[in-house]
Amino acid sequence: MPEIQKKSILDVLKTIIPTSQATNIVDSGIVSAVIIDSSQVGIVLDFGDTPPNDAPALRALAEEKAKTVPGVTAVNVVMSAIKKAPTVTPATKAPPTPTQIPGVKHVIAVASGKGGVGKSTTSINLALALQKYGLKVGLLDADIFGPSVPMLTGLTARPEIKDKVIQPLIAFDMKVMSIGFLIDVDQPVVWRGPRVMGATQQLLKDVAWGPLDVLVVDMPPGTGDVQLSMVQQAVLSGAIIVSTPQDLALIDARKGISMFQKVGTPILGIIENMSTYICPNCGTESHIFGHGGAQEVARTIGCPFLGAVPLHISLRETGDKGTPVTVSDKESPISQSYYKIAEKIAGTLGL
Ligand SMILES: Nc1ncnc2c1ncn2[C@@H]1O[C@H](COP(=O)(O)OP(=O)(O)OP(=O)(O)O)[C@@H](O)[C@H]1O
Repeated sequence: MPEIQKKSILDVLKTIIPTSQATNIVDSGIVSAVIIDSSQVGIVLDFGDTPPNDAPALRALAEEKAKTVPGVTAVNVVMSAIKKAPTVTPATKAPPTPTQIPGVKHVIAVASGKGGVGKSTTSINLALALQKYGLKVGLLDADIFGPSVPMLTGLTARPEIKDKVIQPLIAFDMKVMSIGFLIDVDQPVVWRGPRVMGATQQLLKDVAWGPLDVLVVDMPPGTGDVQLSMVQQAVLSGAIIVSTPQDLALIDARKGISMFQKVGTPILGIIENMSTYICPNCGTESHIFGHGGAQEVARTIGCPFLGAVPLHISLRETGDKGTPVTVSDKESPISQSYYKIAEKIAGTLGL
């Protein structure tokens, strides 16, 4: 089998030019990493703070092109995007007073400093893993700038409103709510200030959530005012930080942790996502994005390390199809890694 050269991969990727740009995805810096492991190729596309509309098409094209290089047997393309939330001008100077959500015992926020690290994938699988232990769980997609839960659940229906209360949709026997069920997901959300606050408040407080043991909140990426005000609206039992092993993501993860610490929210722990690459063909493990960085951050700041989730194509495929891995392949090692993390969280919450 011919040895695959990084240059050969970059050459085919150079033929891809986004519709919004004159430069190809390599020269414009969108291709932020190419990792070759024997005949497997991993590609990271970083779209910066404004992912173009054709980002998913570019990912598919990158996968297609890389597969044409002789010797390549599998390609995994991961998109990473830092979606900077707009700066918020608070409606009032005083921060909102956190309140309990009626009928909900625990609210936990799943956050990341950097976008695209797998926060939504982690949120849904974690919620489903908690449900496996017999808990009543809900999932709130609070990422109002890029809601993922409609795709991750395959749901497109509009929620009903009864007596001015929004009825959550049901996916996999779990209550789910997302701004994506209320607006057209293809249209970018350009809300500012008070409107953002209003939307997040509505998703937390005007939805018939109860009775629930745990409400898992998939937070918007980043550590700006929007995120801060969100965590100030509801009483949180704790926050979980998701990070990939790369240094850049870990630096942002630290920012996320300090944001929660600032408002006194306990850090339930850190999860390292895309930790070990498991070859879909032979099952061989390799650490293409590094390994153990999140564990080290957890050790240095003295918070629990909850576990690692491997980089595996099935996580992306099942997510894209609306059948998360903890539903479609309950006994797989990847699902097991979520169950172990869920067990630790349930233990910490005393459930
Ligand atoms: N462990 C993994 N292995 C392979 N692919 C993964 C893994 N985790 C997430 N992905 C894929 O990476 C992409 C980004 O994941 P996801 O949408 O969960 O991230 P996010 O942090 O919520 O992103 P955003 O900042 O856009 O909200 C998705 O295509 C997802 O399927």
